[in-house]
Amino acid sequence: MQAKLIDGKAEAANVRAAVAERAAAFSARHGRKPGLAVVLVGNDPASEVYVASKVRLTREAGMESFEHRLPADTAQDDLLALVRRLNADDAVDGILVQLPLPAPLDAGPVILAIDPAKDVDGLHPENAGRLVAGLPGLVPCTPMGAMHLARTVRPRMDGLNAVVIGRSNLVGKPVAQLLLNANATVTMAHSRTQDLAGLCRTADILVAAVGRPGMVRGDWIKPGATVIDVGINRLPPADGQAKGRLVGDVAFDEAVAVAGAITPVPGGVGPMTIAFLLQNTLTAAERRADVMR
Ligand SMILES: Nc1nc(=O)c2c([nH]1)NC[C@@H]1CN(c3ccc(C(=O)N[C@@H](CCC(=O)O)C(=O)O)cc3)C=[N+]21
Repeated sequence: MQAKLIDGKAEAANVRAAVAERAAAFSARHGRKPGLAVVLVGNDPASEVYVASKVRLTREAGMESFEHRLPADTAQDDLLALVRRLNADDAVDGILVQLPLPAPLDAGPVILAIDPAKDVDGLHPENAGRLVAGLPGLVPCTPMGAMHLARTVRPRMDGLNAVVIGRSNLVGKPVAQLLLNANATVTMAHSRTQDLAGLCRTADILVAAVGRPGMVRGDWIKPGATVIDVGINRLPPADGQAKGRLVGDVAFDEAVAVAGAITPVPGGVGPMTIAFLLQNTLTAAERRADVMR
């Protein structure tokens, strides 16, 4: 058997097209485009690449992009002051501070300083709490993308066993919450879990979000399962190569022979993250406009 490949690039393009339509309607109605501010501190090359593609795709979706680049030695207070200015700027609907921040900057206070109504990463505790409580809020982009891809093959998740490996605030916890909201029976696994392989073999839906290249082996997968690989790991460059290969948390070549459907890396969850960042920006813009009316 060969698993169906879930095409994150194509799905992301669909989501972005829907966002572009709603963005045009927003602009016609409110006389301004939805706006996303991206803050990049320092010059980590991987972050530069992500930010560049966020800026390009934001504009392609008919939204305003505001880029703020700060030197790596920026003081914590100066970063907080920028966040407060963006909070107060009515042209800015969404604020994304690219993570990780260079040492010794502390992301915690920065996330707390972002107006929850503009927190398009969904990382502010108010939004995390809203997700758990079933209240409207902003949901982290990668979990939404992972869920969207899972739904393309499992539109109904009622009673399915879902196992999430990884318990980060950014991915593991919110993705588990979304699966629970979809009536799956959810188990969260992590580095202390006993018999992780055996647990994974119970999963109809397996979400890997640990950041360890190829950790999930083929024999951990229940035949026919839906495998969502959230890991984006860059391997060390092979001889003569400038960049290493991107691989997921799942040993793809093994898994593809067992799973029913699987997301590739690259071309899986990664592109969805940016598509839902744009969707969150639009949602934030629409809600803020409603409140201001
Ligand atoms: N505040 C914040 N929010 C984030 O959402 C955030 C962040 N900080 N810091 C870094 C991570 C990483 N991230 C990715 C987004 C898209 C791809 C993506 O599109 N990847 C392509 C491949 C890109 C390539 O070839 O390098 C793919 O998987 O097909 C990957 C990774 C968002 N992040």
